[in-house]
Amino acid sequence: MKILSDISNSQIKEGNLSKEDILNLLNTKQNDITDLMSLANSKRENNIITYSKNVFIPLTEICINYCGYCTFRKDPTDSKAIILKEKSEVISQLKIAEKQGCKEALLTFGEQADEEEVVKLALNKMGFENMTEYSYDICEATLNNTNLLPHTNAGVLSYDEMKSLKEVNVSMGMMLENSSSRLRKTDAHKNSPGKDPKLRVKTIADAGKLKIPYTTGILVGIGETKEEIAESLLSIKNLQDKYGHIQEIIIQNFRSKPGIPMEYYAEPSVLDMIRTVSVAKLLFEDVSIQVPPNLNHETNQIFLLCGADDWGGISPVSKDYVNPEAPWPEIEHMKHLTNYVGLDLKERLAIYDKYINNEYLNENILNRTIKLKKSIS
Ligand SMILES: O=c1nc2n(C[C@H](O)[C@H](O)[C@H](O)CO)c3cc(O)ccc3cc-2c(=O)[nH]1
Ligand SMILES: C[C@H]1O[C@@H](n2cnc3c(N)ncnc32)[C@H](O)[C@@H]1O
Ligand code: MET
Ligand code: SF4
Repeated sequence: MKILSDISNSQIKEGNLSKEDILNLLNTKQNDITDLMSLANSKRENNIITYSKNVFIPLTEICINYCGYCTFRKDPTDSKAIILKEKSEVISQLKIAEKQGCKEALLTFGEQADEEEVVKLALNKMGFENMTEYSYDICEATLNNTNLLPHTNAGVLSYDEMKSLKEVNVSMGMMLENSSSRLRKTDAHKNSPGKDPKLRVKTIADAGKLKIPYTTGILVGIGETKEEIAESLLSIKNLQDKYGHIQEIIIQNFRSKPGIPMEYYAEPSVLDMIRTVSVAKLLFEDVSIQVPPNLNHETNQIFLLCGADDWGGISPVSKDYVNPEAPWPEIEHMKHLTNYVGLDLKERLAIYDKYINNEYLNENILNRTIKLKKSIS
């Protein structure tokens, strides 16, 4: 194949691809696609596909952004909105999750929710100044009351906020979504100041400086060009080369939902997803490539054939609040799908093995993580 053979083996081995190389690969056509897939798949280090057994805790559904693809965010006037989930409720959900074998408490919520009066009041009533103080308290309570390990995905945070949350999280994350500031003028991000790529790159870089094991990724199909996908992957690569804290990259496909501003946007085709997953695998060394199984019910297995090696969080006890219409497959079913392509399914923690050390974790969390790790291996 012409395009692939132009790229040398050592370039692929080192993930040393230029923007032009990536763009060519993202435009791969016809039979060359199977070559691209095989090449990406041949970079697989082993036959293991991982997942994390988690419980999804949306601390608040209030958010200052209005992303054109989002149904998670609720208006403060919505009587069904979670303004602030109470600590006692969180703990009881965590205990149920623990009984079901969950090891990760995934705290995902709206950005800068404390700028909204109702949230601010609810926080003050409980004795907290802001969402970060409350998140800290919830993570600490998670560690004190269960053996679950917190992973917070709260969008853009400051250096000091992350410095504080690092004490009580094994890992954190935030999708870059895309590095293009052009999207700030489009349906996807025109009402979302928090989706300014500069702020997001800074958040990911700060996490790197703080040595926080980190999850990021791109949202495919939000009106971006292939060139912007190439630039986004390179911008994550840049951060990884500098700090080395990125444990996994999520290649997430946009799913259309009734009522969102982007309802009539086309979802990415399976071929575009295949090309993007393949390129991500070729570009990165020792970083997991995650494709969420609940967003690709019919097409999951194909991503295992082009280098994906992680299914992400799968929950036996909670829904995916971001994509509530997309139930997670049963873990048994995921095992079957994985085995069927000749690979093995294995549970992992919210922190990948190479970060389980005192460079990334304080002594308390490190000891607990090591203990929990023993229980799954
Ligand atoms: O169920 C979900 N889990 C999401 N997760 C959870 C993720 O799959 C796991 O928590 C991590 O793999 C850590 O184990 C995210 C975590 C991040 O740090 C950043 C973004 C996401 C996005 C989602 C998501 O859309 N749905
Ligand atoms: C938690 C992450 O979920 C993703 N997200 C938000 N809305 C959608 C959607 N309609 N389809 C797929 N992913 C979505 C964003 O990338 C966000 O950062
Ligand atoms: N609001 C955050 C973000 O978009 C967390 C995930 S979406 C609920 O990054
Ligand atoms: S995707 Fe996250 S930042 Fe965007 S509106 Fe939804 S909750 Fe807010």
